[in-house]
Amino acid sequence: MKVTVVGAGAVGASCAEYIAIKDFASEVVLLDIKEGYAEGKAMDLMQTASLNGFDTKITGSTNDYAKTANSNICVITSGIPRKPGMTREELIGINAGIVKTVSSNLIKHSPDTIIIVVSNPMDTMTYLVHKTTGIPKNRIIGMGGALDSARFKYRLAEALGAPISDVDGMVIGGHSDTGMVPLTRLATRNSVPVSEFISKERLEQVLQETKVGGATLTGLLGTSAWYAPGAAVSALVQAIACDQKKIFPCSVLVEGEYGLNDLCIGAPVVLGKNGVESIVEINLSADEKAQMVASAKGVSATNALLEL
Ligand SMILES: NC(=O)C1=CN([C@@H]2O[C@H](COP(=O)(O)OP(=O)(O)OC[C@H]3O[C@@H](n4cnc5c(N)ncnc54)[C@H](O)[C@@H]3O)[C@@H](O)[C@H]2O)C=CC1
Ligand SMILES: O=C([O-])CC(=O)C(=O)O
Repeated sequence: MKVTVVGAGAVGASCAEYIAIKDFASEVVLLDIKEGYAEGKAMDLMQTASLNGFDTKITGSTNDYAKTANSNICVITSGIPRKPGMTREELIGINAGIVKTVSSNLIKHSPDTIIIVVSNPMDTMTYLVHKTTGIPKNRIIGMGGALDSARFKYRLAEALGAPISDVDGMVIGGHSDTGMVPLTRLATRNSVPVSEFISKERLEQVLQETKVGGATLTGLLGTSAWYAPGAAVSALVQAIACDQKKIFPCSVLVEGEYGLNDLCIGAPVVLGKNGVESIVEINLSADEKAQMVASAKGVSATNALLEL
């Protein structure tokens, strides 16, 4: 199993590190445009192998896509992150050009690859990859919901005073400060609805904290987060590489699912060796449906800014 990660910055390196530590891939290629940067990160990570006990071989490449040839999975993290006070959507101007060039180069050397898009605004960047590469929709996956759901579980556990492993919950919809749809109605503590433990008001607070999870960290760090994003990407890569058939909310092309068309947006999907094995349509309440429609409107408005 060969995995390429484009962008050896904060998220790309964290993602490569988690993939290596989980030790399911034979090879990870890190690629960056900055001279020597990916090679340096790869060497540093390889020097953790004997300490962390993995055999995954990590190599670096300065923009030489020949080194990525025949990758089974390619992750795109190249592009600029936001600064405090910015929205993810404001990154479109620079990141669209980067994602378009990178995805085209990847496909040239790995025509059968599955692409995981991370660069922001992620739903729109995922749509851009659809529009410009023409590869089948099951092989293009945007990472956002897996991260947002991890943050949701963190906030739920905090509110419940419970261990995170006791909590389950999912966030669908667009990966934006206003577009996320945390499914509080379906969240549970050890299969008991969380509403049995905490008030409606506290649950509403959890929902709001979840939606601005990325912005909160950006405010604290001065740039956006990388540990949880890297871990979320590695979980998707592992589900595909190991054909786990696990459900994750991912940004996928919807063609009628949830009553939506012609955009990529977060929905629960089964991930396996073919990438998106299926989109899972859960029964949403009228309010959740309305939130999905509003979220889709926001994503489509950003998509309209693309020069396709
Ligand atoms: N979807 C999600 O949940 C998340 C998305 N992000 C997004 O991921 C992206 C990366 O974030 P960070 O790693 O923090 O940024 P970073 O600045 O640390 O790393 C980005 C890397 O991309 C490289 N790069 C730029 N243009 C390139 C090109 N044409 N080819 C190859 N490499 C290129 C840069 O040299 C840099 O090393 C941002 O757009 C950020 O908003 C970050 C966290 C979560
Ligand atoms: O907040 C950002 O800009 C980066 C990101 O998507 C996240 O951490 O959720």
